[in-house]
Amino acid sequence: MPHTNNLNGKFSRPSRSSSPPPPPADRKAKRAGRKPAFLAKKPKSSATPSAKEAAIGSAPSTTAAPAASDPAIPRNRTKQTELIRAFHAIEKQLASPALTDPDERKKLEQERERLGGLETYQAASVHGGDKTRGGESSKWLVKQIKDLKIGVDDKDKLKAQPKAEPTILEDGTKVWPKVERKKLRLLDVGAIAGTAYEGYPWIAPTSIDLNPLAPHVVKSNFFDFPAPEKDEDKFDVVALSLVINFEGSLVNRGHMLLHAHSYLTPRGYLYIVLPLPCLTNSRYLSHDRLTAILDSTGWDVIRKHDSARLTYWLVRRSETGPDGVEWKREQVRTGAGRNNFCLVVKPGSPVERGVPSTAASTAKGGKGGKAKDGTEPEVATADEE
Ligand SMILES: C[S@@+](CC[C@H](N)C(=O)[O-])C[C@H]1O[C@@H](n2cnc3c(N)ncnc32)[C@H](O)[C@@H]1O
Repeated sequence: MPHTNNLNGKFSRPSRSSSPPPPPADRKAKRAGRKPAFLAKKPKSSATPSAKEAAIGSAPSTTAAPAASDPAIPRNRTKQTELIRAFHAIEKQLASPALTDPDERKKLEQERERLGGLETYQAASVHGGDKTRGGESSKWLVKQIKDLKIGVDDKDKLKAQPKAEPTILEDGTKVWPKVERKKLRLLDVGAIAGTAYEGYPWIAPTSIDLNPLAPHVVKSNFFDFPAPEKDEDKFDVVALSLVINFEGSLVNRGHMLLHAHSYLTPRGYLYIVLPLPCLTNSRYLSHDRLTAILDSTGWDVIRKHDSARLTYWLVRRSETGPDGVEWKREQVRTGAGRNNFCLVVKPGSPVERGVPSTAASTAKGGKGGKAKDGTEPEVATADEE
């Protein structure tokens, strides 16, 4: 039976492959507050691959996408945001069921290529999240992991570890064996260039993306990435940072919440980041409704935080698990200037294939008004942190 909610904001429940550690040079650069190598300015030369070449593999595989030096990406912050919005506008129109004219579709695809293609969009997003600007959403997660001691004081893991015994030398000196501390295993979905967790040697990230911009990021759709079979290979954390809003299918957005369970340890964590207006200004989603959907899909909310532009959620697998309830698109807010961001949950339905991504809309609901095509934005811009 589908869930019914009211408009007061309260909801009741109705029915491996580990990536290698980052190169030492990049770690040093991070400590020194410099840009990671893939963002460093490179001299213009015909030998320098474009972001697109690097992404499709025609560029030398040792070099990641030179986002900051890609001539398609403006250096000016406002212009970068404009570029990202232009991509969003195109993606939204491509995703619209109203687009039936093949010529119109072709024109939009050509326009997207003219702007540099999806890879340029990603590179612009990465550049916007450049650590030197303090923009990467991994920071908040790392703070929570440290605070909650996720992965390090896991009682089951400690129990499973053999007790360390010292070797006693002839002179009576005790020599303790070096105990290898198990690294926190994190699956970073939508990792783009796989740099988000590179400064943390105690985290072993596995990075995947539909369009990776670095050789160590596995090219894979989350829905097709094999789940670990052995318990010891399961992840402590799955990160879906600015990925759910990138997914064009509303059903797949819900599936992402259900699908994440299969990668995690029994009480593993899911990290979700969304543009804040997805919850604060959407007709169909709010903090309370997302909390209820998470509860229904098997997650306990452990921590959440709103910044000026993003909303961060750290949730943990609940003891009860998903309840199999369907969540349809239902209005939670009225009024003009809202965006239409939404996610629906349809347990048991197949993953929808071939739905174009829609990273976000063209304008901020409530502020930017309507998109050029006259429609209201689906979701606020994601890449302005
Ligand atoms: C806006 S970027 C987010 C980048 C980064 N996680 C961050 O927080 O800044 C979204 C990325 O998610 C990737 N993505 C979207 N859906 C995906 C899926 N089903 N499987 C793997 N990657 C996906 C896209 O290719 C894109 O690179």
